[in-house]
Amino acid sequence: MKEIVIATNNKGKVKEFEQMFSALGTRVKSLQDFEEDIDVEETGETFEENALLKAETISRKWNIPVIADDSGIVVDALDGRPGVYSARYAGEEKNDKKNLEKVLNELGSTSVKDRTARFVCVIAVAIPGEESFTKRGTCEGAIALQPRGEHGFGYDPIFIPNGYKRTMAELTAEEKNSISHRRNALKKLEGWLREKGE
Ligand SMILES: O=P(O)(O)OP(=O)(O)OP(=O)(O)OC[C@H]1O[C@@H](n2cnc3c(O)ncnc32)[C@H](O)[C@@H]1O
Ligand SMILES: [Mg+2]
Repeated sequence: MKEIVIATNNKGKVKEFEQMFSALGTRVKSLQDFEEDIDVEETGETFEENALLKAETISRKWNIPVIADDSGIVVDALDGRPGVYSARYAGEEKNDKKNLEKVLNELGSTSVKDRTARFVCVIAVAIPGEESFTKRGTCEGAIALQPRGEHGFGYDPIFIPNGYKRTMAELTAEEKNSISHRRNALKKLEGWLREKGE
C-alpha cells in the first residue's frame, strides 16, 4: 500500500507510524494533513470501540480506507485507570505532563513491585464496503517513581518496559518502535497490509 490515512490528531503517534510504515514503503497521512479540523468524540468504553469510532467516522466521511489508533496506559494498582481515559485523565485540555503527574500522585509511595502497568494500543481498520476489524498490541512494564527522559510522548517518561532500567522516554525511537504496544498491534496487521499492497 502506497499511502494510508490514520485518523489521529496526535503528532507523537503520527511520527511513530511514519517511522514504522516507512520500512514497508507506505506513506502516512493524518487528520492534520487535511484542511478541516476534525475531532471524533470518543464515547466508547473500550479501546476497540473508540478505535472503530475514529476509523469508521473518517472512512465514511471521505469514502476511503482509514486506520485509527486508540491507546492508553493501564495501571494495576489503580484498578486499570487511566485506561481508555488516558488522554483526558487530568482534564479535557489533554495535557501530557498533568496526566502523568496525576498517575504518580495517585500511586504515591506504592512500592516498585506493585507498580505494574501496560501500554495498550488497538488499531482499527475501516474500508468502504468491508467489515471493519481491530488488532490489539500491549507492552508490559512498571510505573517509575519519577518522570525521566525526553523522547516519545504522553506517559513515556513514567513507563519502564519489562527488561529495561530506562523509561520509554529514555529509549531511542528505534528501541521504542521495536517493543511498543503500537509495534505489537501493527505486527498483527502485516499480513493484511501485504495483501493490500499487491
Ligand atoms: O485520538 P487521537 O486523535 O488519535 O489522539 P489522542 O492523543 O487523543 O489519543 P487517544 O485517544 O488514543 O489517547 C491516548 C492516550 O494515551 C497516551 N499514549 C498513547 N500511546 C502512547 C505511547 O506510545 N507513549 C506514551 N503515551 C501514550 C497518549 O498520550 C494519550 O494520553
Ligand atoms: Mg483521542
